Amino acid sequence: MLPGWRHACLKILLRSQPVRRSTSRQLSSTTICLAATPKSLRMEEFPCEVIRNFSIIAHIDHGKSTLADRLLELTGTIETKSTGLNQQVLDKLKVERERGITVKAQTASMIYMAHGKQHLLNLIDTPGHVDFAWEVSRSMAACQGAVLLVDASQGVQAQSISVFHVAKERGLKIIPVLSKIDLPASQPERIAAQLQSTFGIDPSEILYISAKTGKGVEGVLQAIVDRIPSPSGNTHSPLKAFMFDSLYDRYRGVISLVSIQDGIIQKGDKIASCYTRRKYEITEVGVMHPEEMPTSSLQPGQVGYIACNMKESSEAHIGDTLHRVGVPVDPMPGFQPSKAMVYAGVFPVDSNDFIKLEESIKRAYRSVTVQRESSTALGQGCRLGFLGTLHMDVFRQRLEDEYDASIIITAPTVPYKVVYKDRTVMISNPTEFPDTSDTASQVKVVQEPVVNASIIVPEEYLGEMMTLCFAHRAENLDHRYLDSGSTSEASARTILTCTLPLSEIVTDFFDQLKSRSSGYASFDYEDGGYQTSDLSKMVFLLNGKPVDALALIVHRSAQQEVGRKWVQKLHKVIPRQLFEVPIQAAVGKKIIARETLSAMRADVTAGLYGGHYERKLKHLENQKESKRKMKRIGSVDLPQEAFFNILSTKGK
Ligand SMILES: Nc1nc2c(ncn2[C@@H]2O[C@H](COP(=O)(O)OP(=O)(O)OP(=O)(O)O)[C@@H](O)[C@H]2O)c(=O)[nH]1
Repeated sequence: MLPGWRHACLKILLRSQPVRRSTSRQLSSTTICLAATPKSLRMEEFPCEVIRNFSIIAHIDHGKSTLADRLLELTGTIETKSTGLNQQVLDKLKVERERGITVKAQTASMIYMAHGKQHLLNLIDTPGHVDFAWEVSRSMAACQGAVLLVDASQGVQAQSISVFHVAKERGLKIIPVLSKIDLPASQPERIAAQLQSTFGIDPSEILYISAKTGKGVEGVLQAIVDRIPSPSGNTHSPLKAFMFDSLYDRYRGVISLVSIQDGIIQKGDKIASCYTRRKYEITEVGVMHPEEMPTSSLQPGQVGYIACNMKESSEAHIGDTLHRVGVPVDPMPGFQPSKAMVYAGVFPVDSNDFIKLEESIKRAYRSVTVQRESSTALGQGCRLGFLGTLHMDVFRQRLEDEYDASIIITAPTVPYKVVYKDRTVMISNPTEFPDTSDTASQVKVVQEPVVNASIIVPEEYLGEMMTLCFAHRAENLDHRYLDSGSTSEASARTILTCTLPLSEIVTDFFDQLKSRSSGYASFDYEDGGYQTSDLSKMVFLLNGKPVDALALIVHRSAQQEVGRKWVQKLHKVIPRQLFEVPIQAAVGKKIIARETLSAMRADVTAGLYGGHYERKLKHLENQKESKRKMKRIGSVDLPQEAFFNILSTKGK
């Protein structure tokens, strides 16, 4: 569940931004001037006609957060000096700042004077990474328009296309904006032509800006007011509020972000959830400015927060509709809950830390799904579900930053569907995967999740990308040209589409994509459902005994390679024992690969000085015999560091 990002991020909230009290600037446009930002807002002064709810959508790093900061500054919502250039107010999480990516969408309301009227502009910032596509689509549900930002030096990228389509499907008015025009490498005309050929955008609608220098940014505010339709809603209709996000506050419980469709909501109101049917009393309403600013009410078309006595994040269902108690309304078309796509086990290095680890994961990281897991090798741990690999990496980094005990996160796996004669079982832990070669197992087929992937890359890397995709079991490969690459410096760019098993992209696919395209490729994917696949469980045997924590699910075509690679890896990390240890990879009863760890040989004749040769021989014979016995009964001592080396995703 996603609300957790917010929950923990409250701890790391940026310092509160002083509100600019009176700002008035002379702008080049005669019809527009900036409004003073008041101490508090009288929400009834903002009927639907003066409200604009919008998102900024773009490929990762194309400058959304920087533009958002400039908009907040220009409208006097935050002070220019206090943020400084390039400091991103809406990227609140520490990891977001460190990695320069937006993980959690944030909302901010701005006041802007246009055509002689104060307008209320509600910006909903969206994450740019493919893992968080669900958040993008959810944020858009509260908007009537979107600013489609495309970097004028890089052009249309994979996520520019996917977010454009989500916005189009939702019927949002799109304002095309080319950013970073200050960069010497920018090619605004060429990229404008690309927008026209890729999206059918009229070039006369495109705005050209530099969020860094501020050039053209006022034009974006003006276009938001002029082009995005205002929301609709009726003050006198029964209350209908759409919950599009939630965050957790240690003192007040769950804070829900809502867009008011109809009616008015204020402190003291008794509301109910269409989804859970639970009832609550509103204790506070307000707008994000960008910090919470209490208001007396929220009116139709407005976007803001409500605090009620909601205790647990699990009570807040994104996509839920809230209504007044006793006055039910038809719920808005809801959302599918976010789906975990990647699973991994998390174990404390010191098994005494388990309870502490589990508690801190459950309390602070609600965006991951958590189940208990125990392993004979690693002890008690948790099996966690993530939205994708970036989500998993961000989680790992946060857990390491905020939780001081050492942990190990195992290699990621995806959820498989095992179809038996009479039932279907979802499996996200390889140890639970049945032996498909055993006819008694009654397994009919195994299915794995696949994604519809698209890669945008300059023409010269197309061959390399195709090789990469084929090596990852791609099917339905196709490509077409995005533009003609008319200028001498820029080659034509192509879009490559294919179906890929999700399991193939959760490991090192991104890294390879970047390195094999010298960083030029951009990648995006969407859920492609499930597909029948020839998969089996591979187990590793040490001295004939299986090691549960090392089980893997492998496609038949990769069995030999994976088996060999892993036994070699194990051979390197397992310390030698007093007896010889066979290390084997097996699928069903068949041994796929084998290495032998030779025995450590103690010199049993060392203490014998002189004496008869036969005496030495007898000692050696005795040693051989005791090793044979030891091997029969001996279990291999596998130190935890060996597991760390093998299982750690970093080491993959
Ligand atoms: N030269 C130049 N750099 C810019 C401009 N806008 C943003 N940048 C830089 O581009 C980088 C990415 O900008 P962000 O605003 O973080 O991009 P984003 O789209 O919010 O990225 P995500 O949050 O990861 O999706 C930063 O280093 C910015 O300083 C611009 O107009 N000109």
